Amino acid sequence: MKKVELVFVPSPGVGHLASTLKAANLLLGRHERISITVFVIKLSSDLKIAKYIDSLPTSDRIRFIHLRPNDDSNDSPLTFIEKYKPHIKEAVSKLTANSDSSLAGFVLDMFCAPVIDVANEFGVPSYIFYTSSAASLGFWLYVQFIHDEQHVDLTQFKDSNTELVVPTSVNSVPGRVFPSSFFEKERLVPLLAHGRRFRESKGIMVNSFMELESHAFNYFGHSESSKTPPVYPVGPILGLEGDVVSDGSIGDKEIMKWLDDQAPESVVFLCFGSGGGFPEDQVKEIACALEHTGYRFLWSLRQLPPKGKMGPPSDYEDLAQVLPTGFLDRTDGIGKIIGWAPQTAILGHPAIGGFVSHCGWNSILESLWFGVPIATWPMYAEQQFNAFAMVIELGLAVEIKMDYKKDSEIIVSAKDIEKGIKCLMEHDNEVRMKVKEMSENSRKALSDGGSSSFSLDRLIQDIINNVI
Ligand SMILES: O=c1ccn([C@@H]2O[C@H](COP(=O)(O)OP(=O)(O)O[C@H]3O[C@H](CO)[C@@H](O)[C@H](O)[C@H]3O)[C@@H](O)[C@H]2O)c(=O)[nH]1
Repeated sequence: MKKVELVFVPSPGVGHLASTLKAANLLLGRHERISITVFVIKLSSDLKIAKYIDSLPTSDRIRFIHLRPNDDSNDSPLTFIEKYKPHIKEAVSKLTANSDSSLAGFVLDMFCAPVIDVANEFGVPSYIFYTSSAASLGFWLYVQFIHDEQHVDLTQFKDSNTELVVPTSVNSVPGRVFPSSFFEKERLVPLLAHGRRFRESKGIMVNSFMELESHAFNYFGHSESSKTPPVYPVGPILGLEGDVVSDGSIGDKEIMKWLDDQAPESVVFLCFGSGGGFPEDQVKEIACALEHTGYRFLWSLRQLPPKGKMGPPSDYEDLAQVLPTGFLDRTDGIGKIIGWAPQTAILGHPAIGGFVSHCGWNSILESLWFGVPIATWPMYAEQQFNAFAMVIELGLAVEIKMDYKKDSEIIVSAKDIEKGIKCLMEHDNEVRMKVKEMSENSRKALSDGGSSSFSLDRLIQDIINNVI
């Protein structure tokens, strides 16, 4: 039987790249006729990811084509892909000319949706790989719909409690948890354009699962009302063995050894994703809160790039410069401050009792997988919306903040942080029980007979049918 070739185009950020590559491997593992070519884009601004990309193993069924790096310093994640389209087209032409397999389609990261144009030129369908929640996909599509069809002015929702009834959310969504990009003209235009492109795809794979987001998935299931292509829950897809871009270094081993010495569920873990960082005043408030709670803590504390500069946060050279005087001595043995964290290994350690998180979707899936409750502290992108979903819609998290925005001048007080952490670390509270239940569901979803497993088989059948 003829082989079936898929082209994958992930976005370069770790929150997108790792799960997309995992999704590729998942498809390979489920059907022996599929082989995959992945186009990888290495951003020179993120050395960790560049190293991770270099370490990706190829096989006769998955190979990586490195796209020529462009000057990425000022690129927006929403528009960067445009300039790669000609390279992708050229490479796919070569690929199809020299291959005995049939091109069955493109699988495009949500921010790479414009590559649908290239797939169209080859006459094959595109699928979107959506790396966040089904509810946020529903929100995005709905906002695009009311903007285009009903000419709704979105600025009325900016930083407000004005609520929007969104069919994929149970509760109406307050403006203050909308992704702020919806209020910035230069970002709104590509966001809306992406939403329109999603509708052109043959299917949308979502890194989530039915038991977690039944309301949103059920809505999508009634395609007449939602006018979207089929939406496939295929998650949770996690970079578990990866610790995705951690390197098993001595530092990582030391962290795990420190955790081994702590009592079960006694440590609060703080980590804010690939782009998280705080101004110094805020760092001090967090430190004071941690000291006051008396809980043991493991804190991934990273430094924002200097004002006006883009790029990922970096490790502090001298922590004492940024922390309150004497903090490191007073908390010696009680807490540990680290840079980039081996996050999944940490969340999987029995000593972790709670997770203060920026609510990136991968972090949410990882914490649910390990049954660790979250206290929400979103920063940017759709994280405020995710925090709202976790606290209000699903009852799976407690709130420190739901509407914090990274670039705002707002400082969250030590008192509020302390209150949130205490609530998070309470034993046997309702949220913790619900998280443990959801953990079991998340482990079942991709196992044999599980909801995502079933949905993945439907998707694969659809892909295979493309070449029959
Ligand atoms: O110190 C760290 C920080 C992060 N991670 C890992 O990096 C990934 C981070 O992903 P995520 O939690 O989703 O956060 P972001 O990197 O911020 O992800 C981007 O992509 C997500 C998926 O679309 C969105 O939900 C976010 O808003 C967006 O910022 C996770 O696997 C973490 O385990 C580490 O291992 N160590």
